[in-house]
Amino acid sequence: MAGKAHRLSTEEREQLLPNLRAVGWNEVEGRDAIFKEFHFKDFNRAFGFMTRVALQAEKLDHHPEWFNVYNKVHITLSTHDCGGLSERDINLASFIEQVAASLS
Ligand SMILES: C[C@H](O)[C@H](O)[C@H]1CNC2=NC(N)=NC(=O)C2=N1
Repeated sequence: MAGKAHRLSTEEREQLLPNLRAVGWNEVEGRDAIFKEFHFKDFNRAFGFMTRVALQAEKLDHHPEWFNVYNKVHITLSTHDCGGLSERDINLASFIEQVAASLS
């Protein structure tokens, strides 16, 4: 893996988080992580989405915490290696948004 992740600074957060907030990602209370809930038409769409995200996560060696029931997928992103939000979470969130957009 390329380099060690560092927790985002206040300045980096001010720059990066508003874009994600605007598309429904929120900061988790009591934990340095972001969360979003996705809804799809059916399980097939939800699982197709998860499959694409999973393959990219493996490629990036950065994995989501997620929960799926039928057409809903709840995703929490945080970087365990640094105990909080890093650029890796921002990058994965951006990829997730692209996949979701391409499926809706
Ligand atoms: C050993 C391995 O590279 C690490 O455990 C990777 C794997 N996937 C990961 N995923 C997430 N979300 N955070 C990490 O710190 C992380 N670290």
